Amino acid sequence: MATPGFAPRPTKTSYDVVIIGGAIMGSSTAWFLSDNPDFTGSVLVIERDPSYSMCSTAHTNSCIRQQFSDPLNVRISQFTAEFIRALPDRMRDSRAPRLNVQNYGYLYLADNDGFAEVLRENAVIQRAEGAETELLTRDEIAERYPFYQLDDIVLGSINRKDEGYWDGGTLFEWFRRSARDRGVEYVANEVVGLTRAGNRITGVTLASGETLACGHVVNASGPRAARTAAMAGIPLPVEPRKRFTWVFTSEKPLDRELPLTIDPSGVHVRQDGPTTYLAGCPPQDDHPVDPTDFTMHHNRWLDHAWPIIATRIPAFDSLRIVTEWAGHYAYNTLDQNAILGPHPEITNFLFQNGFSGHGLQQSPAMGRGLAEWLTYGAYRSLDLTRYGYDRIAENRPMLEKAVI
Ligand SMILES: NCCCC(=O)O
Repeated sequence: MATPGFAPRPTKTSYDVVIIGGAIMGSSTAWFLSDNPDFTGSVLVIERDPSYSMCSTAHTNSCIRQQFSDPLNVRISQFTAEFIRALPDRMRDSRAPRLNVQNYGYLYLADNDGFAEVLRENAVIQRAEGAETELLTRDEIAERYPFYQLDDIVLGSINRKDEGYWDGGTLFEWFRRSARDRGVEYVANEVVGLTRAGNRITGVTLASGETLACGHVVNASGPRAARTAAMAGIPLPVEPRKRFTWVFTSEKPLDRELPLTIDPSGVHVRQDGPTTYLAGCPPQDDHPVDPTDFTMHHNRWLDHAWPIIATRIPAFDSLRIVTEWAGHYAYNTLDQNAILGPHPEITNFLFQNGFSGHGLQQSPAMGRGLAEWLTYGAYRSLDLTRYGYDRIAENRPMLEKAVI
């Protein structure tokens, strides 16, 4: 399916919906709007970086899990798994591939009774939603995965149903291509100003000089979301936070698939290819960074991540880095959960922000939800009201205990 590049300028001066940010979140909302026969409006997506080299979507670890502490987050990931399996039907296009989850599971390791209790509580919540979470003693982990060193571990938690790796990049391609095929307009431009008249956003000003009239504006600006919100005079506690990823091969590949293992240190490592593995962790000082700063901290691998991984999995004492990168979380400093839906007063300004590292796996449900709200003025499939901005304004966290 060949699609042309993005034009720099929009074809019209007024749109029903203007989406600021054309990575996976903005593209999901655009696609679900384009897929709904009840929505008959015009949609413009404005993407400042059509190469997508700087967006969070391009730096993802592309994982999906049901091991969350909030039942709504569990249900959202379940929808993603259903959606990607049925992608050709959903896209109504036989060229779209079925995307299965590579179900090696996430294995959370607890090295103290407090965290073990959190895992037990989370397992109850997840199972109530249909997840197949299993709690494993140290001996049970050792029996299934003899390659771990587990002296300090008191409990593990794993789920192998719709949990592991999935191909988020392909879903992104299809959201974008299919939305464009159905008439959504994408432009390579940047929003530099929003005009507010009372409790409405009335204009969107582009770097190229035009000001467009708009019915609704969706902030899907990823790690730059606070800058976009500030143009409307809205404070938003979302900041770019760096996250490192390393892909490596081992001299001694494991004899079975490695789950996405969350070490108690916070370092995670998983199977990537047949004999390659992927690890990740935050910087030593986890603070906001400039959205153009993608520099690696090489000592973080040598002095931190690798020693931890090689202690947990002794076979990884001899390995070779294949590639590495730094990406950005759109980090919600209040509660590391999504901020979604209309601003309580400026109701034509919608948030799709703050996903804090689990956005890719939430993109289908979040796009569907916003498209429903834009079409009907309410969520229909899954009530996403709890992600609303009210809790931000009231400083009332929606705590998700399982953030990686
Ligand atoms: N960003 C890597 C972790 C993905 C997750 O939160 O499941």
